[in-house]
Amino acid sequence: MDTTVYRQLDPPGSDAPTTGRTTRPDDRPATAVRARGLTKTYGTGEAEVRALDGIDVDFATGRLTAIMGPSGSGKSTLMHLLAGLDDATSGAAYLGETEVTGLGDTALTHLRRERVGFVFQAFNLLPMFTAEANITLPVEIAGGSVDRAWLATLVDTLGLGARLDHRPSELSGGQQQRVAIARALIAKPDVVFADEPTGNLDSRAGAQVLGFLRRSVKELGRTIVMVTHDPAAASYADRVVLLADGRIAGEILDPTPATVLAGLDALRTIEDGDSR
Ligand SMILES: Nc1ncnc2c1ncn2[C@@H]1O[C@H](COP(=O)(O)OP(=O)(O)OP(=O)(O)O)[C@@H](O)[C@H]1O
Repeated sequence: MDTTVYRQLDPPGSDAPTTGRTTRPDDRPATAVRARGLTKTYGTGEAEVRALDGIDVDFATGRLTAIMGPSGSGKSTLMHLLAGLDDATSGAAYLGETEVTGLGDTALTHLRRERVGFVFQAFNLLPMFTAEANITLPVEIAGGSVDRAWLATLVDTLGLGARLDHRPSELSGGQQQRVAIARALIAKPDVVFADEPTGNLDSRAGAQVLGFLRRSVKELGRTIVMVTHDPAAASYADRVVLLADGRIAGEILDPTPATVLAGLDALRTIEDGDSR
C-alpha cells in the first residue's frame, strides 16, 4: 500500500527525474544512497520508541536532496544510519553497492573517512589552523595527497580565495561554514551529509552557503543530503523527502518555499487527524 500522504511531482515541462541524471559524465551509480526497510527502535517494552519505521528511500547521485519533517520525525536518526554513525535495528542502508548496515567497526571507519563527508550546524573547525589547513588536514591525516587542482576548484566555487590564510576566528560564520563544506568535499566523497548546515547562520549568510552547496552539486557534480527545518533552505534542493513518525510521508520535486510549506502543512493536517 502506498502510504504517501503528500506528493508534489514535476511541474509541467520539468525534466527532473526522481533518480539520477539520465547521462552522467562518470561511472557513478545513479543512486548514491538508499535505505530498504530501515528501522530503528530505542528502548524496549512500554518505553520503546520507533524512531524509523521501515524506511524505503533513494538519494540520487549528483543531486541536492533535503530531508524535512516535524521535530522527532526521525530526520537525524535516518541520516546517522545512512552514514554508518549508528546501528539499525533491522533493514539495510547502502552507500552505492556497499551495505553500510553490514559493516564492522574498522570497515565503517574507512567508509566514513573515504566515502562520506559531513557538514554540521556547528562548523567544527580547528581554531589553531588556517582555513586551508582545515580543508586539507583530513586528507593528510588519512595519509593521502591533496589534489591541488580540486582544492583550487573548491576554493573558487565556495568563494574562499582571499580567506585561505585566515584562522576560523578571523572568518564570519558563513565563511567558516564554506570552509567546512570544502573540507567535506576535498576527498570527493560519494555523498556529503549536511545536518542543519545553516542553523547557526543569519538568513543572508545562510542563503550564500546554500547557494554554494547548490553550486557544488550543479557545477561540480557532488551529491548532498541535507537535513533542514527551513523551507527556504529546502527550496535550494532538487528534491525534498518528507518524514513523519519515522516513515516516508512524501516528496516534493523542484521545491519552492511555497510548495515546501504546503507539504509540511499537509503533514500537520495528517498528524492532527491522527491525534484526534
Ligand atoms: N538516543 C535516543 N534514545 C531514545 N530515543 C531517541 C534517541 N535518539 C532519538 N530518539 C527518539 O527518536 C525519535 C526521532 O528522533 P530524531 O532525533 O531522529 O528526530 P528529528 O526529526 O531529527 O528531530 P529534530 O527535528 O527535533 O532534531 C524521537 O522520538 C526521539 O525522541
